[in-house]
Amino acid sequence: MAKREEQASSIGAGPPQGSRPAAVHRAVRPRRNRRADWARRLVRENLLGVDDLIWPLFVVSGTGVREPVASMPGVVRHSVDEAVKAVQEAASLGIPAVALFPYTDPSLRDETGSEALNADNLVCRACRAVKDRVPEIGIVTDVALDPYTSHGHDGLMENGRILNDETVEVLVRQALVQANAGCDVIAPSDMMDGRVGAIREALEAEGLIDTQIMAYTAKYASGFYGPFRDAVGSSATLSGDKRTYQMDYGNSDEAIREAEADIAEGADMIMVKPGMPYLDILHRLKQTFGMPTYAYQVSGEYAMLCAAFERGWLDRERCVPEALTAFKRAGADGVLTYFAVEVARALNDA
Ligand SMILES: NCc1[nH]cc(CCC(=O)O)c1CC(=O)O
Ligand SMILES: [Mg+2]
Repeated sequence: MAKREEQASSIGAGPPQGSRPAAVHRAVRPRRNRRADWARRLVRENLLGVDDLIWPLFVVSGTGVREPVASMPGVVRHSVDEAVKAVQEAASLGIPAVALFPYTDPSLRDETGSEALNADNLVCRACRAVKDRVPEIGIVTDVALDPYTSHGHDGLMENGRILNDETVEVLVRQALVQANAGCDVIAPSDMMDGRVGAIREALEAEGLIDTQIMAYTAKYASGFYGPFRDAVGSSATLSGDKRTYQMDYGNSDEAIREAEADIAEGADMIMVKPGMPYLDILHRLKQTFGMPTYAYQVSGEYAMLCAAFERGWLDRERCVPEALTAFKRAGADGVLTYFAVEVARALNDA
């Protein structure tokens, strides 16, 4: 390039070309590929598609209920009948899967989260209804006790400690209850050690060999879950924080070790959560393991974007796809996002 410029300048004064500096010959002009829309499309490396979306959906008891979640504008808790309608729309837009989260009535919450094992609990009723009416869509359900415990923690508590192995036994039973209700993908979000292996073992023993496990592999103790805890009613109950089981946000190598364990224990897919503040973790896990890898753009990320949209500080149509494409670029095979339906509509219209 230096040589070319030298040559160019030795040519000397040519005919004047307007205000254009005449003698600059650049071999490398990255802007050539950005010049036109067709060219940008042709060289684009990562593309967000409807197939990348998993839609998290909140379920509540009753019928005909669509109850707004204050800290998540546009998100509602659906009664099972309304959830079925919403999932029908998601399926018609081409969204491959939904993740169902129950808001459990406070009267059903107890010290051990026993409602989690009720084969007729809200999330199981939702699974059966959705499977029955919208069989073509995949159903993901969370395995963890926090929607069911009076203390709001994901596991059994004794003297302020979250018990690991005792909790795993309960999670295994919870997973079987959900798989028998028609859930396709069990998603343990509890971060107990050894739960993926124990759940896999039990599924195999029960002949549920096709049930997939999407492990919340690198789930960080995060402030970004606040609005979700409002949505499922666990922020009112949660005592303390989850730092003795969810990961410390200063750590990255630890995510590799977590992923190694989950994959060895039988996870079919792994997940990083939250999303945008952890793109580096997502990238490392995808590069290292080459597993189907997902990002969860969590409630706090949704809330913060929506707050800026509401104030007119950010443009929704531009920022939502940009934020979601970042996950693809970092290596995600898909994203759990509360924006799934609006993005799918936009992608279908494009
Ligand atoms: N184990 C429960 C669970 N499953 C998914 C989320 C968060 C999702 C979100 O913030 O959107 C949480 C909250 C938590 O661990 O406290
Ligand atoms: Mg683990």
